[in-house]
Amino acid sequence: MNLCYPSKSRGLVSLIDGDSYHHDADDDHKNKHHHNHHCHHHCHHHHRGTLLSSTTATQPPFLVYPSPTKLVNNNNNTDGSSSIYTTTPTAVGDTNTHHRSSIYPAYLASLSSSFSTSPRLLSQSSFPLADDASIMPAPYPRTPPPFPRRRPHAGTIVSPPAPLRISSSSHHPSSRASAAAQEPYCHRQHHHHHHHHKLQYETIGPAHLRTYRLLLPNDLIADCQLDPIVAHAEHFATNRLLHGWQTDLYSLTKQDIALRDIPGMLPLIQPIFDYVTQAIRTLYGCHEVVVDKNQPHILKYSVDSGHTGVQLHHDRCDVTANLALSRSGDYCGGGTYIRDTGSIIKLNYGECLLHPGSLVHGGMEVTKGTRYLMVTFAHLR
Ligand SMILES: O=C(O)CCC(=O)C(=O)O
Ligand SMILES: [Fe+2]
Repeated sequence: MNLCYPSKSRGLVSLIDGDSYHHDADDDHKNKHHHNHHCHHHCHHHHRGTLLSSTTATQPPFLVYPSPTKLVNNNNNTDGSSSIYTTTPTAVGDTNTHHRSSIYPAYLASLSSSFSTSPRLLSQSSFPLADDASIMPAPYPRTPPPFPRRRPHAGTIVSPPAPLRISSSSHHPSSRASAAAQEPYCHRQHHHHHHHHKLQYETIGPAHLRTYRLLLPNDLIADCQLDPIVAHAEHFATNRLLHGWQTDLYSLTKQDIALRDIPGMLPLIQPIFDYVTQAIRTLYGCHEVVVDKNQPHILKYSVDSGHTGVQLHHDRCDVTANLALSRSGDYCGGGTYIRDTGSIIKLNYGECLLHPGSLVHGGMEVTKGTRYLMVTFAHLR
């Protein structure tokens, strides 16, 4: 298999090294404790008794926050568990700092938080899976499916900020994105009819890699329904961000915007996000999906910007969902290379790649045009 970036690749260890980054640990602690304490109670209050309408009692159809006691900085856990990170935020104290938009101060306060992963994710058990290349409904798992072991990390990558619930029923509380980022969404998630659909997906590579191409139902993607997501993001980057797409939200992918920072975006992404998280619960057999406030985010590669791909790395999350917002005719090259499957996965508009964050992967270089993705780094509970 020819790697995409033979000359750029510096090896996995250097690519996941994030030691250079700085933060104010005290502020982080205060912020996330406040957020999660508040939301923990709020959500329990509103969600109890509402679970059975859309799925089973063991698969609550909403995101939850881990309890505040789990939200400690534990990069060097003594209990054998791993800290969870997503991708690498760029060093805050380095020369890239001035590229950061003034609407992103909340990043700085949230960069260091992390929380423990569930040890049960590392256990192995059997679970029926689709054959390669076949599209079939997902079985609902009775037991947790096997999950690839997370590799030992060489260094700190990422920093998940406080987990977030996104709700379609909530209004964006403020046009000021930094204010919005301080207020977690804790409202009830809609139970919509997609929960009754059977998942349409195919398995990519050997079953144990737990890598899937998920097809979103037509009513979520027909009539160019994903295009306004890109249009809103482009408008926001052009008119609201000092340095446009050069956000450096994540150091490797570089041109990313947290979708919740974009006014008017939540109603557009909520049904899609709900569907994807439900699919993750089903395919990976977890009860809850937890995401931080930068999820989902939009990622842009373009020849014009010079940011055309991303080198081999892994994401410090349990599952990465990578949804194509572009049509395959919009660009040349591109696709996600996953080392262990030996394949480059090129998604069609509205298809979503799901893979364990631990799998080494990269974004193939776009050689013409522009490629947009909606990426979600998900933690399973
Ligand atoms: O470009 C891709 O397909 C992969 C993106 C990715 O790996 C990431 O956002 O972490
Ligand atoms: Fe990635």
